Amino acid sequence: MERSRRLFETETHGGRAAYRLHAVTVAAGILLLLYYRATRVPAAGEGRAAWLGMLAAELWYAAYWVVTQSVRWSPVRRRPFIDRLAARHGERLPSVDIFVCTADPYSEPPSLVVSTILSLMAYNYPPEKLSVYLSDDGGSILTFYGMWEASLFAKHWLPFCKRYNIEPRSPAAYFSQSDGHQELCTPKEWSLIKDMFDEMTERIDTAVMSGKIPEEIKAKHKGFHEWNQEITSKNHQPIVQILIDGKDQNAVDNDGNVLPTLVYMAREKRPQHHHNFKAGAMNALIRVSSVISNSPIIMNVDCDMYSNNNDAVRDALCFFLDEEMGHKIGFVQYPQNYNNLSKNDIYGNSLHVINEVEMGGMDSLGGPLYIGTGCFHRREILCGRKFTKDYQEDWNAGIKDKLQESIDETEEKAKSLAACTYEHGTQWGDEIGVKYGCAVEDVITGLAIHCRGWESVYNNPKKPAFMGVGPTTLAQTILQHKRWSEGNLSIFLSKYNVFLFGHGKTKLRHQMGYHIYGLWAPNSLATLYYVIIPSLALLKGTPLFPEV
Ligand SMILES: O=c1ccn([C@@H]2O[C@H](COP(=O)(O)OP(=O)(O)O[C@H]3O[C@H](CO)[C@@H](O)[C@H](O)[C@H]3O)[C@@H](O)[C@H]2O)c(=O)[nH]1
Ligand SMILES: [Mn+2]
Repeated sequence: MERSRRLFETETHGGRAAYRLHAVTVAAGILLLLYYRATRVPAAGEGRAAWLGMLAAELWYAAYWVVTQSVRWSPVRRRPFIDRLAARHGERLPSVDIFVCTADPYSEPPSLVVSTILSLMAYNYPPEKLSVYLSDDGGSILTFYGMWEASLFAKHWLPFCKRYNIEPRSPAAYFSQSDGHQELCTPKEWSLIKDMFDEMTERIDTAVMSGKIPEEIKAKHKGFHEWNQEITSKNHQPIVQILIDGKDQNAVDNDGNVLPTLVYMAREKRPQHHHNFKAGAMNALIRVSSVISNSPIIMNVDCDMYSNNNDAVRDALCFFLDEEMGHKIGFVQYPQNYNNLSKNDIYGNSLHVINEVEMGGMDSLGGPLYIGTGCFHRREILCGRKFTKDYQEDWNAGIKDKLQESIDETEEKAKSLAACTYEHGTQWGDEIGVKYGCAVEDVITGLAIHCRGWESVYNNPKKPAFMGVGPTTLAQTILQHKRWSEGNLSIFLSKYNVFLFGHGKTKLRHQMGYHIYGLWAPNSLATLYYVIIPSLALLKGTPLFPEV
């Protein structure tokens, strides 16, 4: 009985019939409009060019509308059951590597990164099976300092989180939400930990402001010696520092519990070598982690996205470990939620349509896109494995026992994997790992995974699993949308155009779903035409719409 119960459930959205009826009426409206446009073309000299332009814009809209219907026709919602996971697997769960990317200590302050890191270390998951890696593309001693502080504060923070089962486990988010309430612990304990956190944040912020780390602190960890006067963010040797070695018996928190592994990495940067931005960082992390923990599951988040739900790892595993479907699932994607949106969200940054409708729609067709953050991958699949029916993942994979080699030896090995030249003449960035050469490297990587035969799953729980920092001003919004729409358009125009690249490998409707984003940018041309030309025609007295 217990066996037959799935680890997750797939629900259809309510109101499907009503939506379809609505879509049919819209389709009828569109056809009537096109009919009107096509049969009443004015004579030359009476606004014919403008009229034909309107026809072209409306044809474009009609086609784009059809494309969007692919995902709107049958969206689904998934619901994982962690109680069933617990009943079936107990704590015999796979190990998980968590990758966090940061790029600049000034636009992404180390104190923000530290809170994200702490929230991830505090997952409700066996700590000996959890390893958190930070990639610092800024190659900054200030970020390293923040990580070192985090490794010390974790000894207080993790027991506190677990003892009182608090949420969210990002200390910054937690203390900003709970204003001194203490139903759980004594006010004294609460203030103690809050003061400790505030003092740490202040030390980190002061260091960032002055740009210097006090000498007495530098003496406390060998890692600080990696930096000298010559090092810049664009020119430095590879740096890998294992701040907490989870396999070390002495790496315990204040309650004596094992701590998760914590690693800082700044891959080598040289001016003459292209670094491929975040994709390059992700690939370096895949290699570096392979000699430290080598977990079969890899999760990745941006450094501004803290964990808001300490069961998110277990939720994701419900999909991978499901007996019926798990072996087909390449990755599990969570939505991108922001915690800093203004009240009325005037620039639409809540991504409501994408998060609530389109991703669930893609899920019913073969899987959501990989959007670069809040995503769980299987290491082997991210590294290029093709789907085969008999594929059995070894969930016990990973480096469990303390290796014979010392921490220094492991670090040296890891550094060689983070060198600039390591990828030369290899398939990294192409067939292996995250793909290079695209502004939305994640989308193209996810597409390649789908085309290798894997599905993906979208998990959008009521309580968001991750919270990030979204754009709040018009300028930031435009910048982000430009990056996304340009990136997706470049996929459309490249050999990765989903209709060509995905032909015969994914469903036609799934391909159409990808094109919603691929055609996002050119949509603006029809819109521009539609807002400018009718107004000009009105001034000139040329009718473009029926008289009422
Ligand atoms: O050279 C770089 C540049 C960026 N990053 C990191 O990449 C992440 C995303 O960069 P950001 O500038 O914040 O871009 P966003 O537009 O906010 O990113 C969204 O869009 C990207 C492209 O689709 C995805 O990769 C991201 O996960 C998604 O959050 C951040 O953590 C950065 O620190 C690096 O590690 N190295
Ligand atoms: Mn961002």
